Amino acid sequence: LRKKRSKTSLTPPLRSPAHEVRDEKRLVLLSKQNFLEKAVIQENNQFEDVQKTLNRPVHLKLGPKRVTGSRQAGKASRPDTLFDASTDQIQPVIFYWSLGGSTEKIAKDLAQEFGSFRATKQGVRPLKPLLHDLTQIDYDDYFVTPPKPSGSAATVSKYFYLLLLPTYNTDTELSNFLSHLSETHNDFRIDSAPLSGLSGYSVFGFGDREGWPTEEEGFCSQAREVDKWMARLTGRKRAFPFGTGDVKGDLRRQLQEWSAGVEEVLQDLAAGKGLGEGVAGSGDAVESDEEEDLAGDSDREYATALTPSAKTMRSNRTDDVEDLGAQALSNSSDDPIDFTTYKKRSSAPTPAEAKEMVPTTSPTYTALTKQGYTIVGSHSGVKICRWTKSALRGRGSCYKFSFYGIASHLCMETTPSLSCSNKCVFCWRHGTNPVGTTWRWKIDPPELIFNGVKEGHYKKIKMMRGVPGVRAERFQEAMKIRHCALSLVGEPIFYPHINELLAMLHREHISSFLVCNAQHPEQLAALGPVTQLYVSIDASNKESLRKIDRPLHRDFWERFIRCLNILREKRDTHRTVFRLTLVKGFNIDEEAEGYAELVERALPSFVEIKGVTYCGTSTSSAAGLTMRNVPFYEEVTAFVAALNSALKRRGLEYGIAAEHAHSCCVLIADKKRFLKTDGWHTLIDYEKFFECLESGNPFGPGDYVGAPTPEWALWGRGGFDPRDERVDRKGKKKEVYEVQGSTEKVA
Ligand SMILES: Cc1cc2nc3c(=O)[nH]c(=O)nc-3n(C[C@H](O)[C@H](O)[C@H](O)COP(=O)(O)O)c2cc1C
Ligand code: SF4
Repeated sequence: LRKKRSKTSLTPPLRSPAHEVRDEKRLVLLSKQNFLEKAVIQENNQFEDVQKTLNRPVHLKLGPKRVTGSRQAGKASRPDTLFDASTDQIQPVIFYWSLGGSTEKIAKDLAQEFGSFRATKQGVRPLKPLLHDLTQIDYDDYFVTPPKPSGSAATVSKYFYLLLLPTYNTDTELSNFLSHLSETHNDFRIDSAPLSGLSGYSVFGFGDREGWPTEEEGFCSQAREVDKWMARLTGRKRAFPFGTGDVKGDLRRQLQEWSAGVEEVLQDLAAGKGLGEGVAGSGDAVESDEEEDLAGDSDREYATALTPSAKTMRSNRTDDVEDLGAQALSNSSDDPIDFTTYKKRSSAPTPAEAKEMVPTTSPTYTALTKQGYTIVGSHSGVKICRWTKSALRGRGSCYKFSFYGIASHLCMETTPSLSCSNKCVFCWRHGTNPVGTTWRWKIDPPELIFNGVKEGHYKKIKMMRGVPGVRAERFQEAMKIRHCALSLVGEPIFYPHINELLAMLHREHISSFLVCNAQHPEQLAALGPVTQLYVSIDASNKESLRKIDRPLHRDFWERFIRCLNILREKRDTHRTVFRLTLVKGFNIDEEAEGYAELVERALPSFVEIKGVTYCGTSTSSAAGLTMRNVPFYEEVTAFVAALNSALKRRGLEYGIAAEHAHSCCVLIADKKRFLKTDGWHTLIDYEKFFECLESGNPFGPGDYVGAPTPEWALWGRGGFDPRDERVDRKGKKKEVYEVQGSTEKVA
């Protein structure tokens, strides 16, 4: 039956579906027998084929055939785009469109520039780019399916699209191009991601901020649209963030940064490194604020993911006496337990005996990595906070930008100790993090931690490059860490080599904000230089502190007071901060006087007051914490006013300096040091800090006071940087998630 045969008239001609129906009706009218006979006469050896044809089901419905269909979500095919660096090559294709000619010139220059790619270490480089004017090509050749990979059997070229586009708010060819992209995506006959065979794409838009100052007013709007359609058509292959340039402003610099980033990606692809993991949802068809939830709110992921894993952990983890004790503590009683009193050790453990704090096989490790932490070594962690992601997308930095000039996309949040000696009711991580009163684990060297956390941080930043809205220039800037928040989870001061770790950060001119829980006076006393030193002040009296922090140390109050005394001793060498986290029903009512007394004792440079964030974990619920314990911003400001008056009554020269209403946070500052004739100076001069440090001479907080606090951050002005875009989260309780990245007691 398989032998060569001639074509028979039984093969229906390729015509429209309507014709097909008519043919079938005609066939029915023929006698099956007659037809078979004819066929047998025509070609005997096709007997079986013919019979099959005749027996196939026939549509009896009269009238034209209706073709119906709908796209099935998530069914976009993913052609094999595996890249074998030993045989395959990357072929960049630059598409441009230009009316006035400026984009055309830039596209040609870029093609020249990319023509001389540097070879990678392995000696591979992308091919010389092809250049196409969108008006000169047939869209179907490039934007319905990618061109077939060219080259011989031995080498295959994989395409990478670069699109350089201006925007015109009038009807132009560009509008047709946009319609083409949208129609291709919405045509159910075509796979919704027909360009997923590309190795990647990136778009750069040219616009004029003089006429169209903001995104909302149309700055680069058409290029932005193209970027979104390409994300859908390629099935999340945005290889580098969408870039924009203002033709009457910073065009050169922006373009240069974008092309440098694109070149790097092309080199990576050519070397077979691929586009990296990417964040779930990056470049996804869901191009709306929902996407922020997909890509952005790690803190919420954390809160929701916590419950089951915490449960698993509790049921599984029976090897740790202190944890068992802590469970008893959190389950039944509020009484603090000092495990050191019965956990007898004849001698200090030798390194060989010491366990790993978070072994890779432990449920804690699984729970933390699931929540987005990168565990470094055996006791350190790094994670990018929601504000870092927000700043990358131009949606605002955390309050530390308003108060101290820290841009969140330049900030790394990490901890060298995932373990802590408290079980604070509002801590949204416990249930997963280990607890202990003494360091009894294997100690990782500071170099390992330093290199590991940087690597983990950069990897996470790189994962953001395909996320819609990420600004190219911020993405580039983020590839150099400038600040480090030693907080995240656990107690950083617990790590025995904390001073060495701090020195490593400073050597690379990374500033340090270290947060401790006022339970480790010896370590606090021995602490070396830090750009800003925080102590969490979660209550103003012993009883309240016991209830809220649920400390493991029996002598927690004495430790707390000793830490405050040490802080006072350090006030001339360190820029010190009290961190107050207000929990309604726990530590606000009637406590302003008590806090004022603590301020008088330690005389910190600043007092930061924040409303707690409710994270909805089982542990916080067990501690009796509900949404009702989250104060409204008005309640926070009322407390701040009360505390300010209490400080005044004591003759202490403090004043309310700044606020970040977005994160429910207010800053009280020492007037003598930070209020100058031209107003508040709460910002930090980071370069000056490093100069002081490197001089080897003693220095104090007065030596690196920065520029005046920006107008918009001052008390009464709200504190949101007007250059950033405020995002409205429709229908969601505004403060709950928005403050999470920075509300944590230790951030
Ligand atoms: C009629 C007209 C409409 C424009 N509309 C927009 C606009 O909506 N948004 C924008 O960002 N730029 C707009 N621009 C600025 C152009 O995008 C910008 O000048 C671009 O560089 C022109 O590129 P070309 O010379 O390659 O055509 C407009 C310019 C003109 C002349
Ligand atoms: S919330 Fe903390 S980690 Fe995040 S940007 Fe602000 S300071 Fe850095």
